[in-house]
Amino acid sequence: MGRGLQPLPPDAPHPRPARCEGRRWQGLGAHGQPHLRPRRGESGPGRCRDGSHREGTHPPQSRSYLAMTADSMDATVPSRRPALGFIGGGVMAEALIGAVTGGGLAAPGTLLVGEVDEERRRVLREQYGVEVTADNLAAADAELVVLAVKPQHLGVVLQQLRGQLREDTIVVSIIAGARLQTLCEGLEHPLVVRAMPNTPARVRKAATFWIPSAGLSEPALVRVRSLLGALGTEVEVADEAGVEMATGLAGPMPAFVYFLIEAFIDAGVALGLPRDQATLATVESMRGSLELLHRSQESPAALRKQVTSPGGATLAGLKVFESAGVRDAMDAAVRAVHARAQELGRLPLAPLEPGKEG
Ligand SMILES: NC(=O)C1=CN([C@@H]2O[C@H](COP(=O)(O)OP(=O)(O)OC[C@H]3O[C@@H](n4cnc5c(N)ncnc54)[C@H](OP(=O)(O)O)[C@@H]3O)[C@@H](O)[C@H]2O)C=CC1
Ligand SMILES: O=C(O)[C@@H]1CCC=N1
Repeated sequence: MGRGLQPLPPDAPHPRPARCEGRRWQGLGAHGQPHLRPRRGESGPGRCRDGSHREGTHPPQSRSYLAMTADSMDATVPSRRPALGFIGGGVMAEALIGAVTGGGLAAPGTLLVGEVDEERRRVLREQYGVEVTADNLAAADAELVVLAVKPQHLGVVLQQLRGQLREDTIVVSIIAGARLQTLCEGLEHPLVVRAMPNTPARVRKAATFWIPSAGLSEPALVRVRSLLGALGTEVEVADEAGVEMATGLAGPMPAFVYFLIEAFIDAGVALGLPRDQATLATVESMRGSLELLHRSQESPAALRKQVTSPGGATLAGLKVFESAGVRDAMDAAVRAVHARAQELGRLPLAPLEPGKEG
């Protein structure tokens, strides 16, 4: 069996999971099997695509897939190839590492994190027990490699990794704005996924939108779904614009929500509530409202109307939002994130001078 992974029993019944639910880890690949680096060009590489033809449906978990997973995990020959590598060990990498290792889905020792900052390497090693390195090429030797540097550092990383990846390595980029074509061409590698998760991955409640390049085989897609499903809910979209739109909405949503929470707490304090009570009133009411929305079949608008008695108190507050143009401001904020992410995706890929990151 693989190193610390939890394969499904080969003959267990497997109801097809709902399309967007988090999935049980299915393993990242052939852990434990000896790996010889295939010569480039030995098997036909896929091609980068502009992202238009793959339908966003999950294939049924067929018997043949399960057999493939079980076979690959039953191998007993130890290997030093990491199952999962990270290029960049910051906020998002940490969220992914926590999600993957925290649920016991992958042994920390199967992860290798490439990170420039020595202090970050120390923190990740001590808190998660993962292997760390300053050598990105070592981390990029993993079966599945997550690119988790800021967009401003993508150029350096592409320079380092170009033409260096094993032929079967799957690359998952979570870098805002970085297009599949840029990644495939920059890495000279066809097996690339573009994904946009968010920080609730830390508690396995992320909403991740993703799209693969055309080069990925079905078994490779299964591995990607397993990884992204371990973060929370994952949605494979039909074209790359879907990931870009999700970058405007889902990516920043935690920041938008915390901004609202901060403002409502301050409003409660301004009314005269002690800060702890204002915090509780805001956070527990938000949590309860989301839970109600989640469990009921009713729309947000219907649930809002149930609170808003005609001529009552809530209406007075909502009128303030409408007259202040809050809806328009939210629309503009989402558009601004979307536009900025695309701008980041057009940054020159050469290393930038310090202070010129914009
Ligand atoms: N934060 C979020 O909510 C989300 C972020 N993203 C995307 O995820 C990516 C990472 O974001 P985030 O985790 O917030 O950023 P962080 O800055 O926290 O993490 C990036 C890490 O990579 C390190 N790093 C920089 N250059 C290199 C290099 N050449 N090799 C290895 N490591 C390097 C950085 O070190 P140093 O700090 O010393 O530069 C830093 O520790 C971004 O592209 C972002 O667009 C996607 C979804 C949500
Ligand atoms: O602010 C950023 O650039 C990233 C993208 C989505 C969330 N954070």
